[in-house]
Amino acid sequence: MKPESVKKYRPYPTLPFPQRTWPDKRIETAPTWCSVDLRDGNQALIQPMSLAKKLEMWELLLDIGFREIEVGFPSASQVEFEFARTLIDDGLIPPGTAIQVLTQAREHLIKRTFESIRGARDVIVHLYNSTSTLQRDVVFNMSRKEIIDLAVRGAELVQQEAKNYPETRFRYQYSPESFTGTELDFAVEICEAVMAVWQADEQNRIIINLPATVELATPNIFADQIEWFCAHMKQRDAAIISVHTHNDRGCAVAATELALMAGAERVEGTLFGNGERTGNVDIVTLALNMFTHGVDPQLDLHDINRLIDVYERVNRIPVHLRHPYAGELVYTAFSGSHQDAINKGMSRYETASAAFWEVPYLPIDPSDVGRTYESIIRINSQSGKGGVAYIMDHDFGIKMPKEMHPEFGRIVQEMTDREGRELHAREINHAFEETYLDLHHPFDLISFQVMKRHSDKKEKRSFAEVEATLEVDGREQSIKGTGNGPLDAFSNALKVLVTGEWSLCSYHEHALNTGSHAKAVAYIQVERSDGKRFWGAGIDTDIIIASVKALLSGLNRAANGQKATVALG
Ligand SMILES: CC(=O)SCCNC(=O)CCNC(=O)[C@H](O)C(C)(C)COP(=O)(O)OP(=O)(O)OC[C@H]1O[C@@H](n2cnc3c(N)ncnc32)[C@H](O)[C@@H]1OP(=O)(O)O
Ligand SMILES: CC(C)C(=O)C(=O)O
Repeated sequence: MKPESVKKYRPYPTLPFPQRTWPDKRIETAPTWCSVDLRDGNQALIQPMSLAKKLEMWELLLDIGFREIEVGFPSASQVEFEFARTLIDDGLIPPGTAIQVLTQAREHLIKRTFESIRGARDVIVHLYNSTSTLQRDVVFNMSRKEIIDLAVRGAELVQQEAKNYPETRFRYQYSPESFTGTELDFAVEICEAVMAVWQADEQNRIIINLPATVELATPNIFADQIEWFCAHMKQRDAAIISVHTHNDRGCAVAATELALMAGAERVEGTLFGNGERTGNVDIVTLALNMFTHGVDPQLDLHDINRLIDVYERVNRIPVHLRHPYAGELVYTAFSGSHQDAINKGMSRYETASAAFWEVPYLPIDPSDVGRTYESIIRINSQSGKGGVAYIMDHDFGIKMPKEMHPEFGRIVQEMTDREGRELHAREINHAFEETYLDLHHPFDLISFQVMKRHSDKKEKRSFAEVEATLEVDGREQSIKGTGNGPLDAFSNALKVLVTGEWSLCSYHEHALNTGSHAKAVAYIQVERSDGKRFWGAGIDTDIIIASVKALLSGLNRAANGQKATVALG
């Protein structure tokens, strides 16, 4: 911005209201939701929705569970009019769902609006006019009284028209548009005047929709305005207080949450916050914020990918990669310390059958919105061993022992540095196979057999004799050995072939339940005479052979592709 231009702006007035109670309140139940995707969302699109697109969005909104849906501004255009007619004529409005239609307080628009809804069961007629100080002056050039007269006249016309449609159950909604730029006492006065025309009472509650048409102040001020308004109305019980926030300062979700704490009972908004300028409040975020505090939002968002798909196609606007709960990257961690904590948190959550979701860096279980765990951890140069271990475990069932993580983590880190890009899970698995499983030099196992095996529990003794054929440095050789188990026997037999000193430091195994045949994986760490340690791994349907392969893998790595006698000696 131009620094000197700051003088063009002034602070938003504060609202002295020490009686406010909202800061101590919590959101404990879902509000009534009203989707305005088909109206406020649609009117802000570069290319407004066609009839077909409106119908696609309509179906999605119904599936999500909206029971109040603003279907458009039917007097504004032919598509808007036809859409309302199609919903009614084709019987597409399920019982229990109300369509809402928006109109200005102008006679011809009101009449046309009513024509659009003839035959509907349940309709909310939404009348608005701007009440802000600025628009009274600039747009209407009218006094407060004249603006009230305009609203009252509109309300009367709505009421008269409704009489011509006895088959319909009507509810009425009034919005003092640009409420956040309106003096509060005037907002109360004009809403009460409209409520009086519509004979509001506890049985006939009027929806008073207080819009932050433009978000002008911090969310606490909006909450104060809502509580002030509720406290100063004469007939609070005759109104349903609704809010309709926009996101000009980026705080629409916060403002709406505080407004709910301040007494609002109904929320108008859109999926992912489409709408005029910076958008309307994002209902998906609001609902999932509630959900992650244990409050049922009464909307079904279990398949967030479908929402994104329809939203992007119909609106031709992409959902941002970092959009709360929905963005492609929000269930993904690239950085090492985050991956490590997620990996540990997920393992704990899965094994401890915890009552509450608690995984570091993940405020929601991705599977609750239809996301899979696979994409949680992604690997680039910022990643660490924990993330690599997570991928190997969750994508391929390889649960490397913790002591093995640094070694394989370093191997992957070298790859990411070399490639300078994100690595796919399959590339990491390929690196694991190349590093540990596909090593055939200097030792390549041709056959292995356990000849004898005996164990005596009483004397706590066991014995095994094995025979194996290996290709060593290109030459086939047979070996025999004995030991206290098959692996020990094989390890002893191998000593004939390997002249250098080496020892076996660590052994782990587990079942590998991927693919159609159950397999086992074994991990073995060997130490060379110079003190260097190397992990090996082997996979086989037979756990003994898996361990034999793991030992050879470790020795092949220790030999570093050179002659066994040279490298290990
Ligand atoms: C905050 C919101 O999102 S409100 C919803 C806004 N949505 C839309 O505007 C989308 C649909 N709108 C349209 O298609 C058109 O604007 C229409 C059909 C509604 C009206 O079209 P037109 O009459 O041709 O033009 P336009 O909108 O410029 O009319 C402005 C006139 O309406 C008056 N007006 C504006 N809002 C209202 C209102 N709520 N009630 C009564 N009069 C109003 C203005 O003062 C102005 O009067 P003037 O001609 O005496 O100066
Ligand atoms: C019609 C009103 C509710 C509106 O869309 C707004 O103020 O943003």
